[in-house]
Amino acid sequence: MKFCITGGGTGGHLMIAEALVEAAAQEGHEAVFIGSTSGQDRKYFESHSTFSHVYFLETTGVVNQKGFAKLKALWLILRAFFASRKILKKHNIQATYSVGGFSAAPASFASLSRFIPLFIHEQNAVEGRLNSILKPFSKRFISAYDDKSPIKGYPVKEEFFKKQRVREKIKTVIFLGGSQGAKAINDLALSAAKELQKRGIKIIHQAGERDYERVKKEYEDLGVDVELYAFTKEMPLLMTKADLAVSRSGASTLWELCANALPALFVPFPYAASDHQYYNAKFIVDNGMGWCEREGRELKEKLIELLDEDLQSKSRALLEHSSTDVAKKMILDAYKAVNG
Ligand SMILES: CC(=O)N[C@H]1[C@@H](OP(=O)(O)OP(=O)(O)OC[C@H]2O[C@@H](n3ccc(=O)[nH]c3=O)[C@H](O)[C@@H]2O)O[C@H](CO)[C@@H](O)[C@@H]1O
Repeated sequence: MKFCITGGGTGGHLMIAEALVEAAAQEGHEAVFIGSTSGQDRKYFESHSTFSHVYFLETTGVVNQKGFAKLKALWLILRAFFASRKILKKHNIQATYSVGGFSAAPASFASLSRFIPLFIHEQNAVEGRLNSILKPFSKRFISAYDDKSPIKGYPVKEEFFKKQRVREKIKTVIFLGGSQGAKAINDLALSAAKELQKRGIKIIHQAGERDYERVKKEYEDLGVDVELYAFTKEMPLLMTKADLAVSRSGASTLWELCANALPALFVPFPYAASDHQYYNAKFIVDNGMGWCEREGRELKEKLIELLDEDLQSKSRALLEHSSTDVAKKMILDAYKAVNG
């Protein structure tokens, strides 16, 4: 079968596109990608990917634009809509999977205009603007936060499941700032470092490129040993070594922690669109799988308090909630929906 996978902008969206194309290829299907010249779409798929063809159309976000810029953004989307219609026809596409983000707009609308079934994956607990508009017209709307979603779980790389284990006692804490690093989490780690050292707890810390040198120097000044990274490619291994995480609640990181059964104290990025990082974390808290505290609260006190908490029940709840092969299930489901 021939799929079109569309959407992108940030790594969070593009990682889902990547998981889907790999699952499609494993099941013997072909997929083309339609993304945008803006955002990270090109960086991910232009030079190397499992897609048979990749297209980057000139589009920009519409939501935060005003006046002439908004008109221009709409005009670009309209142009890209017609270009997408041609691409869908040329490749004889039978189903389109949108992973959201503004770059999904042209191919999603083009699919609907050609009566090609549209499938949508939503990454966050708060629906993105485009996803909300398209939801009523979609064949499936997949969301890990929605009980009614026909497929449960989130497409997470296999390594995170392979290395999962139930946590009991805190011997190591990992601090995670998301792909960019987070100053609030770095400051929290530094403020708690001495106390953690006193209790014999090891620290792993991903500080982000921007703040790395400052954080490194402050640990040196404190005389605390730490396994420090700006950015790491060893996330599954590092998560496995840890017994508690302190983390931003971007969707990918949050579900990787879930797959790994590593309980976390989430400190959401306060400026995420519609505060979605808070609602992502709230889902975990409401299901008894972790903790969440807003930036600016007494974060250090909260963390110290957690060091004596029961990890096992949270870790087991995460384990029960995690589900494997989600991308494969999404592709199989789309195949069945189209072919009956
Ligand atoms: C600031 C913001 O709005 N971020 C959004 C963005 O997340 P963004 O893509 O920035 O963050 P995510 O947590 O979703 O993903 C980060 C990814 O980078 C990996 N990683 C990170 C650091 C590192 O050193 N090594 C490494 O491999 C993590 O394992 C994870 O897979 O899109 C997500 C999906 O729509 C949203 O949920 C996030 O809220």
